[in-house]
Formats: sequence, C-alpha cells, structure tokens
Amino acid sequence: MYISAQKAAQIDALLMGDHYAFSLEQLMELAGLSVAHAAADYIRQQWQHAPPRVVVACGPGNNGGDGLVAARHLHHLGFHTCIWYPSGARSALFTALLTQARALRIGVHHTAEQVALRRCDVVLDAIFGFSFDGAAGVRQPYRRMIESINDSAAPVICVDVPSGWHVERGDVHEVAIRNARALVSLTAPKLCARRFEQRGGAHYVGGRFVPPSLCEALDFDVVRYERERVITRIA
Ligand SMILES: NC(=O)C1=CN([C@@H]2O[C@H](COP(=O)(O)OP(=O)(O)OC[C@H]3O[C@@H](n4cnc5c(N)ncnc54)[C@H](O)[C@@H]3O)[C@@H](O)[C@H]2O)[C@@H](O)CC1
Ligand SMILES: [K+]
Repeated sequence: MYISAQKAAQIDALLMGDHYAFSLEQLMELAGLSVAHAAADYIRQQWQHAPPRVVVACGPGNNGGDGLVAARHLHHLGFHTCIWYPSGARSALFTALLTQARALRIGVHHTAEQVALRRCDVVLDAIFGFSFDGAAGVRQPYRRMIESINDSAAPVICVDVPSGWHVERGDVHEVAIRNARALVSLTAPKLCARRFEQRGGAHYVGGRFVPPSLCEALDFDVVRYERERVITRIA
C-alpha cells in the first residue's frame, strides 16, 4: 500500500513512457484537480462558516506545478486563494499555469512579506514531493519558506509529502513542515504517510486515472474511489 520514493519515480516514468503515453501536462492537471477537491473537502469540514484564505506555497519542481493547478481549481470551487512561488516559471508549462492563474486574478507572490501569512490562513504545501533530497538540508529560499509557514502556526494541507519530510522515514529533518493537518497522496501513499497517519492527520488519496495494469506491474494497490469522486479519504 505505501510506496518508496524509488517506486514513485518508476510509476511516474511508466505513466509517461511509450506504453501509457500520458503527458506531464495531463498528469499535473489530474493531480492538481484531486488536490483541490481534497483540500476543499477538508476545509469545508473544518471551517463551516468562514472559509479561510488558501495560500498555495509552491516549490521549484512538479509538486509546485500541482500547487499551481490546484490554486486555479480551488478558485473555481469558490475559495479565496493566492500563490506563493519564489522560483518563477522554469518552462512553458509553468508559464502557462501562472498565466491561467493571473487571468483569474489569483495573486502570485514571491516573498513571505508579500504573502503576509496569518494564523487564520490555510497553507497548501506544494513545496517538495517525492524527489526531495534532505541529506544536505533544505536550500534557500525554501528553508525560509518552510520556517515562515511554521512560525505562522497556520494549518497545513500537504501535497503528496509534507515538505522537508524524508519521503520514507517521515519527520526526521530539522527543517520541515510541522503543522501538517491533512495530506493528499497522489497515485499511492509514500512510506512517510504512515507516520503522518500515526499523528492523527486526515489522509486523502487522489489519482483516479492510474491504469490497474500499472498497479499490477509495479505491485502496488489499486485505490478504490466512490461514485464519481476523484479523491478518497483513507484516514
Ligand atoms: N506520479 C504522479 O502521479 C504525479 C506526480 N506529480 C508530482 O510531482 C512530484 C514530484 O516532482 P519532481 O520530481 O519534479 O520533484 P519535487 O517537486 O518533489 O522536487 C524537486 C525539486 O526540488 C528541489 N530540491 C530537492 N531537494 C531539495 C533541497 N534539499 N533543498 C532545496 N531544493 C530541493 C530540486 O532541485 C527540484 O527542483 C510528486 O510528488 C507529485 O506532487 C504530478 O505533477 C504528476 C503526476
Ligand atoms: K509537499
């Protein structure tokens, strides 16, 4: 059920390989849509009267791209969102995602000062996913980003892996997201999700597009989804 970082990378490579032929754009859109639906479900359960502002904190890789997509879908679902994206676009895909967000008047900010994070906000943590390498610590500006999220004491919904956590061993590094309340695992939960569940957090899985033959080939469980839902809550 819970997979290693290496298996997560293998799944990604197979999905985009000759046999399944998904594009990165497709996978990111499906991932970001699932993240938005899981975040909306969690927020609506926790804040019934005054939905908070959702600050989407995006890192430099594809986890950050999932965040950019999720910000757009959250906006369409009726949430007030803004994007915190220190790195800036690194490819045509990311430039397009930022253009789409700006066209909806979603604010895109580069620094903690511009975002002015408050305790009453919710942070969607899309800083690092399964390719995070914490052996030498977290490099700037992401170290500062994680520290200011922790300092704000705002509740955090994490995309795929709580940022700064070891993908398999969990919360073992000095600089890491501390106030993780919900986790949205994409395709299949990574091993660190076990630690997250032990702390009583809400755990969703998204990725209702994975071919069962791929699960069989790489020996991981097919996730069951109810009715037309694109997410399922497993803890
Ligand atoms: N298999 C799937 O279902 C899909 C996965 N996607 C997402 O893609 C993510 C993986 O994306 P990537 O492989 O691009 O990697 P990540 O987004 O996990 O992070 C890689 C980036 O972080 C930087 N980085 C790594 N360690 C660092 C450190 N210690 N300090 C500072 N920077 C550091 C790297 O230089 C690189 O720019 C997944 O977690 C998931 O969110 C989706 O976008 C597509 C579908
Ligand atoms: K993350």
